[in-house]
Amino acid sequence: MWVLLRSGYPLRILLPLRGEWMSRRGLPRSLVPGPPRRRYRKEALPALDVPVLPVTTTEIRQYLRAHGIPFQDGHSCLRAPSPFVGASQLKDQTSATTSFNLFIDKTTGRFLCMTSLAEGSWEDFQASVEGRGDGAREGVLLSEAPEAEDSEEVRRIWDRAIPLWELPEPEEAHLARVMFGLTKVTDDTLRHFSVRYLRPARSLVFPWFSPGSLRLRGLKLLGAEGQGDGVHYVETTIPRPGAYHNLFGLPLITRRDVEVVLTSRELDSLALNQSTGLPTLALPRGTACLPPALLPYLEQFRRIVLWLGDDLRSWEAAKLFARKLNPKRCSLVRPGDHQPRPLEALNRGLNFSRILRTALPAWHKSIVSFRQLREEVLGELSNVEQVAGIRWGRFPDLNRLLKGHRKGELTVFTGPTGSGKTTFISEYALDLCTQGVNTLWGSFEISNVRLARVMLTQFAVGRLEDQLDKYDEWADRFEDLPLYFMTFHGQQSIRTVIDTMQHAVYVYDICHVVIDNLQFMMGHEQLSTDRIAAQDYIVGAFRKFATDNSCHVTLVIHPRKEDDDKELQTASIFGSAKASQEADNVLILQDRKLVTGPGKRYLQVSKNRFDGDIGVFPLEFNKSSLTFSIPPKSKARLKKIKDDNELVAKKPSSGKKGAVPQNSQTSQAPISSQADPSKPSR
Ligand SMILES: Nc1ncnc2c1ncn2[C@@H]1O[C@H](COP(=O)(O)OP(=O)(O)OP(=O)(O)O)[C@@H](O)[C@H]1O
Repeated sequence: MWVLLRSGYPLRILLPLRGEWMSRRGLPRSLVPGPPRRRYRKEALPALDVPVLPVTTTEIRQYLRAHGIPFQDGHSCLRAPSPFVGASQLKDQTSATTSFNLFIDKTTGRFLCMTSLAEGSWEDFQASVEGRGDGAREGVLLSEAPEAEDSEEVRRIWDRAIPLWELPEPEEAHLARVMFGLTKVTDDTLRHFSVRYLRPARSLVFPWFSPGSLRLRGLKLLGAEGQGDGVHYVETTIPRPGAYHNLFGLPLITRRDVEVVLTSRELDSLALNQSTGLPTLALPRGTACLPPALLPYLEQFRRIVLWLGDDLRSWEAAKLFARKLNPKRCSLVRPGDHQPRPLEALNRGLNFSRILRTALPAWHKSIVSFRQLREEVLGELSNVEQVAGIRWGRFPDLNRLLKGHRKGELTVFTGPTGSGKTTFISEYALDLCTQGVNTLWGSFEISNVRLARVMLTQFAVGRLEDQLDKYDEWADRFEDLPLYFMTFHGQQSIRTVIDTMQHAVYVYDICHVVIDNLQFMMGHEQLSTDRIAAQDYIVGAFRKFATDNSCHVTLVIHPRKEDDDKELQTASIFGSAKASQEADNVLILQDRKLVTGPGKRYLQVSKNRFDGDIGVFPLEFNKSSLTFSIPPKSKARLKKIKDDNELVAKKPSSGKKGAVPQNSQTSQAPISSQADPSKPSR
């Protein structure tokens, strides 16, 4: 287990939940396409008290030079001769493949030897070079085969699946093609990519072959369900998504290929390759993430075109992935009416060469003219819904006010001590995470185990204590969420926290960071002026991080000490006005138990930079599920604040008067008047 902890990043810092808390499945499996990877392992190090500093490319270069190791500068990796290749492997290989076959990630220092498949952290590499530890130079390679039950299942499914053209009933074959939009994809293309069909599950089966050996390593099943007029696709992978790292199409890439088109779906790769003959690869988890472990496999390409899909999310993902791949070699196909995803382009008979020719270079100069921005602005104007961000499933009132959760914003959240801030923010973040928002938690006050317990209870919407037999079922589903935790506890320096966040963005494509709470980065300054200056600095650092990384940061800040019977307002946030000025959104958990009895809370949106709508809505706490989502029958209503002295009650669907008492404080808050949005939230 320690290998996972050490190799990802300095121990204690980043820890996927599955590693820390529920390792029912044991060691994580291979992280890259190809044969089972081996982790370079030596004696486990004791936990470090001081986190190791992240390494920079300059330091890696200096180290290699100092130790006389030749290297080549690649796009996202440095390439060096591998110390992990045994004499026999050297003999078997040509010199071209064995020299410089060690790929060192320029951002993290992690290495992968393409010949022996040894991999490890930058510290592992240094230990090996310096001959430290238990015979480190020879390298003990830990072979990591897929779990036996997975291998068996993969084999069983694969053997039962048949090529589409071998289906006995022509009608069934036709229906399958229609369901998957494959009417124009030829048998030759399906054969070329070894795609099969599993009749009992009515699913396409995409294989994951190890490059070279063509050993079956895993599978992706794609099912199609009719939904109204459209079709809803359901993906299942073996192994589970966190360990499924198949760059679909990799065995078809040759050493001579210098260009590739990356797609987010296997079906798109089929369409693209058929129409253009170009090498193409599909990302294992679509637009959700680009794991750095895949980067060595993309090093050979001088040009990469990212054609990920037809919505704003795909466009944002393409821009983020290009940063990792090195924007200088990347071009992006911008979604648009005449540039849908490749499968649709094939079905509509569009000109692929034209679309690829007009792909935009990802490399941006520091200064741009409106001419370069006009298409982007048009994209935003014609996709208003998508620009508003991801909508909460559990908090429709929050959607009505904030419209959604957007990348690159800073949300400041406050509320009285013990009012349920952590509990609420946990559900608010979980809601987004279940919709595919890759989330990193920094819980400095309560332990990750306790936090995860709260979250799991909210996820299951009920007490798990009473249904322990269901624990594994829920835990398995929870484990598949893109959720990560920093392992910090207590006071931390802001530098270390930001470095960790930066690392997480690179490695896990994090787009939402929750920090609970800011007071844990303030050090031990005694004087109130020092504390305020420290807080301003920290808020500024988070603001910059959110903008630079296109990542949403939700920051919990304690309020100033105020009278218990007074409600909080924006100015009640601890420190100077900097926090509320820098924030895009300010949320306040109002605790009005004195008025309404225990358990009653209100959420107030007191700043909304996106469109200015502010207001307050009730939250009903459910003690068994630890959730705040409003029960459907609640009569309480959202109140929009129209102007400084007035609360505008939004009509509930029942048409009855709401139960929210007049909020004396909200009327004092500095608020702007906004029209009521006519659009209902989903
Ligand atoms: N509306 C509520 N009514 C009653 N109990 C609640 C409510 N909300 C949360 N709780 C419970 O109160 C306790 C404290 O909640 P939580 O830790 O979320 O508060 P907090 O505001 O984050 O605290 P702190 O100010 O210490 O950071 C938890 O046990 C939680 O289950």
